[in-house]
Amino acid sequence: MATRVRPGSKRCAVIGGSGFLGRHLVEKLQDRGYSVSVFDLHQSYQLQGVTFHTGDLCDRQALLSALQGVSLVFHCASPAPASDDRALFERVNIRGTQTVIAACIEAGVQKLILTSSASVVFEGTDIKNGREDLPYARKPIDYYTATKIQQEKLVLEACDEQNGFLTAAIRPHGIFGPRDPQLVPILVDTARRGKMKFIIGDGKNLVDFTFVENVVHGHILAAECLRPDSPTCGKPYHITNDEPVRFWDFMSDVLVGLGYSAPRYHLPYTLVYGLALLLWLLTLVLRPVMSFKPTFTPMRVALAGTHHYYSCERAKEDLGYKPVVSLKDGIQRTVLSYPHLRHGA
Ligand SMILES: NC(=O)C1=CN([C@@H]2O[C@H](COP(=O)(O)OP(=O)(O)OC[C@H]3O[C@@H](n4cnc5c(N)ncnc54)[C@H](O)[C@@H]3O)[C@@H](O)[C@H]2O)C=CC1
Ligand SMILES: CC(C)CCC[C@@H](C)[C@H]1CC[C@H]2C3=C(CC[C@]12C)[C@@]1(C)CCC(=O)C[C@@H]1CC3
Repeated sequence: MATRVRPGSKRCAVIGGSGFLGRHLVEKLQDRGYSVSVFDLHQSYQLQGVTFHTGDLCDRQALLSALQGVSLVFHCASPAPASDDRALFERVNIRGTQTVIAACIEAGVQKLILTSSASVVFEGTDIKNGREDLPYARKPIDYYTATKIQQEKLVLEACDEQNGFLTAAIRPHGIFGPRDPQLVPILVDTARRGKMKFIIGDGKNLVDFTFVENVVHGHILAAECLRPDSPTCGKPYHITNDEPVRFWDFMSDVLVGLGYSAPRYHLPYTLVYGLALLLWLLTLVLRPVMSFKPTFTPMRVALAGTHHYYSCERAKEDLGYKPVVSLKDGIQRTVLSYPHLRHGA
């Protein structure tokens, strides 16, 4: 039964609030005077004033009790792309998101902001300054991305101005920053195993990497600009650092900052992509008898060897978005936050 939540209430919930982005979002929301609840599979930290609800977002009853009195929901939960588990992605990102939408409507939530991904339009070939009107990828690079596409469509189509349920989606790309469990740890692990010596392709491909605080800033602006009749209703927004950088320069800056050598030797893109594809097919065939996770998956090779950077014009125009931390400062703050990943540590 929908309990009408007071308009203008600053009670919000972050689904996936124990994760990397979610926790940064929770901290910033609290700084800005919101009263915050977290809903996640587990509680990974404690923060005074923040209420934690542990549960699976596919469980409508568990969600409903966490959403009582909440007017604004951020949905930034997803299985990690590296889990490579099709059934899990479909259960959580598609059916779970349907459950989130239904629970929000039932609980009287007024606004839902989804963390989508800029990769929903990426098919493994160059994208230069891509805008939000690019079509969704017909051949997404992996199951994770295929389900992020379905998830974004569900949330944007649920926007219903007449009944007072407003939605929007943020599409970040290559999020990095303190506590990131993915980009820097995978990079360092690859370097420690002596595999970060090679540049895939000519090394000139431009990519967006986005400091986590800029992603958080984009989410909060979208939530605050989302009102009936605003252009934000039912729209996706690219949020990046707005400073496309050579993929391999970014990797080198992080590696060198942590005391490792930068990659130097070039390998042809098609050769590495072909090998990664073969290896991936081999993992599928061998899955019943043994399991191993290759470092150079076709998805990572495609991301490392093509141009893919996105325009933030729509976010600038509709939300007044401007990155709050530059790429240079973001890299410096990130490197300093990982003393345990330094070379020799
Ligand atoms: N990290 C990146 O570079 C990018 C991430 N994204 C999106 O941003 C969002 C956040 O990603 P990260 O913070 O990097 O991931 P993360 O893995 O650090 O956080 C995800 C959180 O979701 C929770 N979760 C997963 N399944 C759940 C379930 N069934 N019920 C409740 N909670 C569940 C996890 O426990 C975790 O705390 C995700 O939606 C991801 O698709 C989009 C673009 C780039
Ligand atoms: C081994 C090296 C060739 C690459 C190491 C770095 C990669 C782990 C990361 C470089 C680009 C990142 C990225 C994502 C995950 C981590 C990287 C592959 C995402 C797939 C995360 C989820 C998304 O929605 C899109 C991201 C694109 C960039």
